[in-house]
Amino acid sequence: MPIKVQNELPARAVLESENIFVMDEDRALSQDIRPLQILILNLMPLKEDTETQLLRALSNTPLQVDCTFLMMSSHVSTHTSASHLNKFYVTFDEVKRNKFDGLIITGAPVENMEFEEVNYWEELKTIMEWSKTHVHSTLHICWGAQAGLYYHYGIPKYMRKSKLSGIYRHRILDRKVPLVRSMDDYVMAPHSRYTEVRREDIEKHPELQIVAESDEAGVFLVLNRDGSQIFVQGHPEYDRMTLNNEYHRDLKKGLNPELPCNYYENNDPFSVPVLTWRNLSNTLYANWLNFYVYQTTDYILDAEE
Ligand SMILES: CC(=O)SCCNC(=O)CCNC(=O)[C@H](O)C(C)(C)COP(=O)(O)OP(=O)(O)OC[C@H]1O[C@@H](n2cnc3c(N)ncnc32)[C@H](O)[C@@H]1OP(=O)(O)O
Ligand SMILES: N[C@@H](CCO)C(=O)O
Repeated sequence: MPIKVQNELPARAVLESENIFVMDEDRALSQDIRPLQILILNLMPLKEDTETQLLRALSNTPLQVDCTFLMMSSHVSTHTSASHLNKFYVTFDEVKRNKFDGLIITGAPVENMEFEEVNYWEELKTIMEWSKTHVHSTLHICWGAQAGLYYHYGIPKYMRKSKLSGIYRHRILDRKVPLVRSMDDYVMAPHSRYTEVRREDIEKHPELQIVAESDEAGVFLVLNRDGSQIFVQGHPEYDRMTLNNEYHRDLKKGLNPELPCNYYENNDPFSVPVLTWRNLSNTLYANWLNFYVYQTTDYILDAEE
């Protein structure tokens, strides 16, 4: 959150040069405050787990965040009950005339298909197009990030030789960018995927900037120049046990999965995994909400007639 200080206080210049967010008196006096409207397009099959994970990540600021869950009307969920969806979710038709401060598009276990084979691809394209005029900043997670980079920029995804699974170390490439403000030089984050997007394809788009990457896991955080689109290749929101559940699920299926990297103490898959990424997750979501949503969104969100 911003620190408010007198305009002439010498510490202000020092903090600003360190990229700490300082708000001057004039801005503090004129800033209007209201709850943020965040729409969450939940494409994950275990929707209730993802709801908890995302709400946890969004709850770590003093801001009021009003969350609406969105589902696809072109897809019938088999792992989440219709009664849950009917009670807690809306369809795009119900919200398309509204504007939102933020939109989150989650991951989905459809990365081994072509985008066009995903049964809700046309509806997702409509939502991604709509987001350009109705959402102040959209944060895309994992497959959602691959889908967004493909739809908006034509950037392809590639199959990896083997599944990437574990907690990987990433370098922050430009600490002046508000998305990574106050993070350490290296941050740990979970990945769990068979596919990747590549630096060389992203670099063909000068409007995109990579702000964190990893030797093993590749590109991690990408955003466009005005911060209206943020792409997170990984799952900072995952719980302590999520990778464990995926690993044991695949083991039971006879898929012979590799142990998630840097995850279990002494690589013992029956130990309780060590949580090493919660701090990164909290900082990432707090930075998104603060710098890309709250500080820059309009006070009045006009709905269409
Ligand atoms: C790259 C990333 O974004 S990673 C994020 C994905 N991670 C996860 O989903 C982790 C949790 N998921 C899981 O553990 C497993 O997917 C399970 C246990 C829920 C289901 O596994 P299975 O029964 O083997 O897979 P199944 O064939 O039923 O498909 C699972 C999901 O894939 C998606 N899916 C599969 N085929 C399609 C398709 N043609 N079009 C759209 N979605 C599809 C659906 O979301 C489906 O779940 P849903 O019907 O409840 O929405
Ligand atoms: N995170 C996913 C990868 C599949 O897209 C899983 O292991 O379920």
